[in-house]
Amino acid sequence: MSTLIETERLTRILPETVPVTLVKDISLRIDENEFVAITGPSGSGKSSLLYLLGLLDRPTSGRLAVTGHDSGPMDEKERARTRLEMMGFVFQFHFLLPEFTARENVEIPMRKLGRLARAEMRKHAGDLLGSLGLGEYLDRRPDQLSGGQRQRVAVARALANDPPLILADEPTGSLDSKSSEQVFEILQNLVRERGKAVVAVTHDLDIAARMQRRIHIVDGKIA
Ligand SMILES: Nc1ncnc2c1ncn2[C@@H]1O[C@H](COP(=O)(O)OP(=O)(O)OP(=O)(O)O)[C@@H](O)[C@H]1O
Repeated sequence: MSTLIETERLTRILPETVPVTLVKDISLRIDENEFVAITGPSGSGKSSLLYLLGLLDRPTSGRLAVTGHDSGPMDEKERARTRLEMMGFVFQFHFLLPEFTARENVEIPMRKLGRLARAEMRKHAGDLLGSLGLGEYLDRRPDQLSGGQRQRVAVARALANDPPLILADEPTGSLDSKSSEQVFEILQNLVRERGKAVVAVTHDLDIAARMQRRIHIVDGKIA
């Protein structure tokens, strides 16, 4: 089992007049094909930790390596490239581009990576959406989809470049219970059937209990 992310005493402090510690001394490892919950009280630093793991924020101190490559010396371009190749993101709110169709939204990460020809991107986006039960909705814009459908488009977008790791911040947080269960099962299947690693922030302990491992954060630290 190879390691996707390893951190050593990861710390993030905001340089305010009174400094705010978001994350303190977090050492952890995320391996391939793991299904990990990040739990903890509101304001404990779960999202801040996820942003650090996803190279969306930089630590104040400590080390974070992605597949053995230290992220410390990476410039913005390398960080962006690593994100595109290694990670897919799903947030509580879908952040789909409103003027684009479902399929076009899923094509965006592929365009950024630039590995596929246009027709291939289009086909791959359609296939991914189809595999998530959205084959009939390829040409709908986000405002023509339900909340659960939009979140599934966001999952398809996260999978667009076939990254080994999906990072999700309260992915079911804004959904009704039926859509929430559907999205949870999709994430579970990514681990079981597609060999992905999924790390999801959740305040829902029932959901966390159904994942393989739980990282519990209190006051920015692993409890
Ligand atoms: N830019 C900022 N300036 C000041 N404080 C911040 C900033 N960003 C986050 N915080 C504070 O840092 C703490 C950690 O925030 P974070 O969003 O990581 O927590 P969380 O566990 O994800 O919370 P929730 O479950 O409520 O989403 C919180 O107390 C938050 O208010």
